[in-house]
Amino acid sequence: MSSPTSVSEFRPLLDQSVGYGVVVGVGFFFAGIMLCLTFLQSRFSGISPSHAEEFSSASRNVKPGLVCCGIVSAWTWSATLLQSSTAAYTFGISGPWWYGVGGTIQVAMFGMIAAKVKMNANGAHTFLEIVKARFGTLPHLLFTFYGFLCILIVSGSLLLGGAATVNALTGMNIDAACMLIPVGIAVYVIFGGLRATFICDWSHTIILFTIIYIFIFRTYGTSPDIGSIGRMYTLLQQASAEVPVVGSEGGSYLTMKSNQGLVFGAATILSGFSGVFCDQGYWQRAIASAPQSTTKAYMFGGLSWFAVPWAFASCLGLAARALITNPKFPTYPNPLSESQTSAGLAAPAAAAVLMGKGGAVAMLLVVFMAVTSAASSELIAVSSLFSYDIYKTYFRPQASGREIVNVSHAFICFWAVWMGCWAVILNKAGINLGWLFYVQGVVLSPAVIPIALTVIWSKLTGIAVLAGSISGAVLGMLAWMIGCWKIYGSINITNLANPYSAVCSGLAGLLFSGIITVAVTMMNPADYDFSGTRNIVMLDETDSVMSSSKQGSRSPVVVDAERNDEKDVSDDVKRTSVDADKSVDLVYSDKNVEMRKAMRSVFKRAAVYSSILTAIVMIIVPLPMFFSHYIFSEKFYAFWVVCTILWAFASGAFCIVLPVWESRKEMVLILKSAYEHFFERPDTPRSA
Ligand SMILES: NC(N)=O
Repeated sequence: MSSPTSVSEFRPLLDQSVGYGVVVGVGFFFAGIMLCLTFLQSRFSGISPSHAEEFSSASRNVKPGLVCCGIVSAWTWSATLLQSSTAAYTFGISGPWWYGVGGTIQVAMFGMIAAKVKMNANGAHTFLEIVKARFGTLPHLLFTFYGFLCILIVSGSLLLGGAATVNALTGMNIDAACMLIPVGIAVYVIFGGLRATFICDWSHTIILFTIIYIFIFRTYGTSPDIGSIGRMYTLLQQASAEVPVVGSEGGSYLTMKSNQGLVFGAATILSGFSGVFCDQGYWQRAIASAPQSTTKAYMFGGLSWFAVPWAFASCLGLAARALITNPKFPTYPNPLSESQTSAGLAAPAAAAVLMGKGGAVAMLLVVFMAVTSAASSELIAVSSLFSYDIYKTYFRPQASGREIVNVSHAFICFWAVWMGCWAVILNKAGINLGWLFYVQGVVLSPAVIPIALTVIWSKLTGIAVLAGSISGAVLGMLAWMIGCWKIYGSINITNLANPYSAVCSGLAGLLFSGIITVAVTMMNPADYDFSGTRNIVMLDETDSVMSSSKQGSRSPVVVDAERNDEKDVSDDVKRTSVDADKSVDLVYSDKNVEMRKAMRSVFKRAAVYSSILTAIVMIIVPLPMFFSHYIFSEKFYAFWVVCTILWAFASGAFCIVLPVWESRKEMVLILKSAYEHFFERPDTPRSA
């Protein structure tokens, strides 16, 4: 790796006003669109986010295409674009691959959890409710801590990545960007609830993939600075000769035999497990899905998301490395400094060289979209944790659905301000995107296995969950400090977030927590039948959109259109009482038992598919290339790039087209009702 002696400032290509325009203007533009859509939906479909179930769970009937799109969008953080490009810039083609692996397999595996959630806790709003129902207060408090910690880390990482990019490209003040970015997001999340974040995810995904395609075409097609796959290959060979990669075969950027790449892969996989399993956002999407399609959505979501870091960083991250000696490079004649690299500025630098101001604007937009959709998911997630797991659980057990929605709104406002302040604090402390990326796996991995087993394993005990998580955390911390000291010579802020330190800790935390949880359980196993978790009640059944008693007041057109979906959900759990503070008798219909049987086979399918996917992307493709020390020939590099492009096109088409196709009836009906309402005179006879 290069060790530059002199550092140049990253020259902003755009005016500060563009930065403010994007952060405030685009933020509020999207907020406005979401408000209109939410109004149309509430007015003409009867689905209103003022109902607690709709606000936090989208009435549990979201279709797989939209859930898949939501997963891609929520899992596309600023780090997905920036950190993956940093990896490509630093150690070559293995970086984007390992970044993709480190996010895809967890999402696919979460499909198993999603099936179990539908089977064993279909009334839950948060994963913490499941923990509370099964193990009581102490484990609930412990995982509440982990749940908030995860969202805190993700919020900081999103804003730091976004703000650093806006600052580099426009010169906008980083603190101002940190504080302003969440404002517009909070507005539409408050008004639209979880369903608005799904709709927003879809529109953001269109922009995300469109901009990825633009960068791909420019880089490999029309750019005078690169313009073809062959030219990129030549530039990367030159870069390998001038600034060889430490630990790579022949110092090359064009090989999977990269020790740094492999360790980065391990750190990313660990970080990815904690980022998915401890984040309420993913549980919330599992809860929001229609039961039969939840696992499908996670499988397709994982596969589609893989294209984002792989294609984007293979293009822009490597382009940044290829273009370092180009006079248009923003830090020319120097490469990016270590702190600029760690802040994720490789991709913005490449965009600036390849497309000038247009590239800078495109980069700004794509990062802003990533931050917005992921942050909206985090806001709705954190508000659910607060309202259901703190407010309702410990302060107001009899809180009504309306009250829960109000508390959620207030907490979203609070968190939007707090996440801005938190990012400013981190920035002032010298902590950046790269640091948070590595430390995420360190602090959260001890919770991953105990949380996953809570919905899967009937023998698990509360004491095992506590023992596993706490001792895993202690051993993980010890491994972090010892590993950092032994490998890097001293313990300091920088060394603690170096990849080897992060892997020592993340691996120790994950494995020890798992081993101890299983061992303690086996000493005195439980035989839990999940009746407690199945009895978790939905709120506001009386005014829920799923309540059959209320359907008469809803727009008949959408009730018709949704009838098929509601079959899955409303037959699922029928309650004899709606009062949340009383015990609730559940009447399990035959259909319910059948549904659980079906979900059992869905779980098994998810286990098989995710294992096959993991074997392919983690072992079968990369490891033979690693162990054979293969350096890509020009032909093989061209094949590799074409694969990234095809995968990106397939994912984009899937995420953009499928949600529209599967909701076509509802959209036509809402538009028809809106047309009749606004443009037909009151005495005009309504069509049947
Ligand atoms: N979402 C991630 N890991 O980029």
